[in-house]
Amino acid sequence: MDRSDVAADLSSVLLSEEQLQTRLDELAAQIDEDYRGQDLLLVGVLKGAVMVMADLARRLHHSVEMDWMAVSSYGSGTKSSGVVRILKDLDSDLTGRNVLIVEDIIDSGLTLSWLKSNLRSRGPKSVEIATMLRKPEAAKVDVDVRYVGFDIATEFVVGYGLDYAEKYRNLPFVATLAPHVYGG
Ligand SMILES: O=P(O)(O)OC[C@H]1O[C@H](OP(=O)(O)OP(=O)(O)O)[C@H](O)[C@@H]1O
Ligand code: HPA
Ligand SMILES: [Mg+2]
Repeated sequence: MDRSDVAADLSSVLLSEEQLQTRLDELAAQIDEDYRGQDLLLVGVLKGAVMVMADLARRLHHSVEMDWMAVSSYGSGTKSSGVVRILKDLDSDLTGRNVLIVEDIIDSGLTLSWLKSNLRSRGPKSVEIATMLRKPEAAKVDVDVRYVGFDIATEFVVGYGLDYAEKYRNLPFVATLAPHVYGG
């Protein structure tokens, strides 16, 4: 697939590369300030958070550690059923650590709600969340999120780590898909 094929699959660009990167500068500055002089462990949620983790982490002046988890909604069909399985667990012991979960998107909130309480049970000093995108009107549960890049409308988006059938994660911007991609 070359780039022109991808362009034909997209409906519109919701957030440009520049908008995303500018917002990350602001979030990184805030995180540096909030955790000044403190230990910080970034936990990225595979696979969607790869882009935001890489871009956010390299903007921090803080000395951080980075670890990764892979989780999946249990069962087939609808995702984010709220029943989550750990596919890859952390390598780190969280006891006494300041943990910042890094995510690409909070949609229903079920994944992060589960993950936050799972990590909290491991004896950390603190657990907070940073997400690039959030869909406030799609929330099925309230999740306390400390750092949000952008609140967006309830529509399916791709790019900057977000996929549709595993594609489009590598786009440097966030876009909506053309109806023909869904088979429409
Ligand atoms: O708020 P929710 O409704 O729970 O949805 C958000 C989660 O869904 C996506 O991950 P997905 O499980 O699709 O895996 P991926 O990161 O590998 O794409 C996204 O990256 C979040 O982790
Ligand atoms: O809008 C979305 N796009 C891609 N993956 C997602 N996972 C939850 N919401 C989304
Ligand atoms: Mg994910």
